[in-house]
Amino acid sequence: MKLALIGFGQAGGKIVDKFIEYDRATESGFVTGAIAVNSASVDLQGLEHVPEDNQVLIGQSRVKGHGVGADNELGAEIAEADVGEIQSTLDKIPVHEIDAFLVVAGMGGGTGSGGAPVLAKHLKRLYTAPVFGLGVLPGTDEGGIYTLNAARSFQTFVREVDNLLVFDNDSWRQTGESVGSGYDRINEEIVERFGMLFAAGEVSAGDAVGESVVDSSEIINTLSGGGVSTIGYATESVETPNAGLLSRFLGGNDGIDEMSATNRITSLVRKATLGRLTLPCDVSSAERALVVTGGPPSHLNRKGIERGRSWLEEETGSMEVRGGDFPDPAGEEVEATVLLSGISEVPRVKQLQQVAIEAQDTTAEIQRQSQDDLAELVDTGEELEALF
Ligand SMILES: Nc1nc2c(ncn2[C@@H]2O[C@H](COP(=O)(O)OP(=O)(O)OP(=O)(O)O)[C@@H](O)[C@H]2O)c(=O)[nH]1
Repeated sequence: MKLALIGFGQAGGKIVDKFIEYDRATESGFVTGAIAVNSASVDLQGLEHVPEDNQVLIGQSRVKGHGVGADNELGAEIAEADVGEIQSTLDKIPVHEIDAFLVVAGMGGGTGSGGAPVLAKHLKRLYTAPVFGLGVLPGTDEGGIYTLNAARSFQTFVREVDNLLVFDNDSWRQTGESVGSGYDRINEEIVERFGMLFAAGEVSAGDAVGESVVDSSEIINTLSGGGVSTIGYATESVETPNAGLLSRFLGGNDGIDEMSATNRITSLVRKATLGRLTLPCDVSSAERALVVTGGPPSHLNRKGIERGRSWLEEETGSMEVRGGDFPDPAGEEVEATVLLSGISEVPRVKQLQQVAIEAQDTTAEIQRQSQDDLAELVDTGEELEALF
């Protein structure tokens, strides 16, 4: 699936940087072009793979390259004001070749959470290609302002994109990890999951097992229809026997037992679905799904994908479950990625919204209280009136 990636804010930029690295290392070719947008110049300087020419510093007249300090409204305003500048940078990448846009942002800060929905709206007005979002939810320990921003951004981002893929930092943090190394590890997890999905859409039909090739239209069809998506992933190392020699002795599929390959795929699909999702949810609330199995061709088979697919049909109660393979002749693992789209039972989002509603009530109460306190502070019972 050919993508134009746009990283908005610090988290967005870093994740896009990692996608480029992954795309090159795996020779997948799903990154057709990438840009990074930020209001803080120091964040752009930290990027290693997004070319300098493709980096846009917005809001210079208002924040002078220092960032918006988690002010989500200011983030949206400067994105609105400088959308022309972002567009000029986008014009440098061949957008006519892409299957979709992917706008990536952390939803707890100001620049990405405010700006990403503004840009998504602009792209949808201008282009016919679908516009997808990849939104990262903050950890619950990051504090009220981050939760409030994420609750706001979630509402607008999901409305402006054709589908919002979500990753929840809170479900993925580990105790005792520093913030920096924690994000590095989390970003690897993000890129591994979403990268495999996007890369799968780039395999040519000739490389697929049977007719079960995944192409970009299947990914797009699973995502289109709107709403929110989550991804599950599971992997298992396998031995790749010397194909020529062993197959002559054992006959057939490089000597790999068909039945155990089928069983492995089926259980990997279950593990991916029932294990840790990028955004935990009730699987039965998904409207559509896609199963992709990857690995050495000798370890993939049609029957395994079919079994995994029909199991997922039962789990989700959906008739719209697609499946396909992603052969990797040099691979040493069999992988399963499950995309659940149009999910509605998501406890974390409910919790986020609840906290935001309570925070709004508390903020209003605090504002009332501090106005009263200030009035009391300056009220001297007319004793100082004579001085003025
Ligand atoms: N997964 C992941 N999340 C990150 C990373 N950096 C920040 N975050 C998350 O993203 C949220 C937003 O942070 P930033 O991306 O730094 O914010 P910003 O969009 O640049 O906005 P401002 O800093 O307020 O101008 C944070 O609350 C974190 O939850 C990262 O490298 N990886």
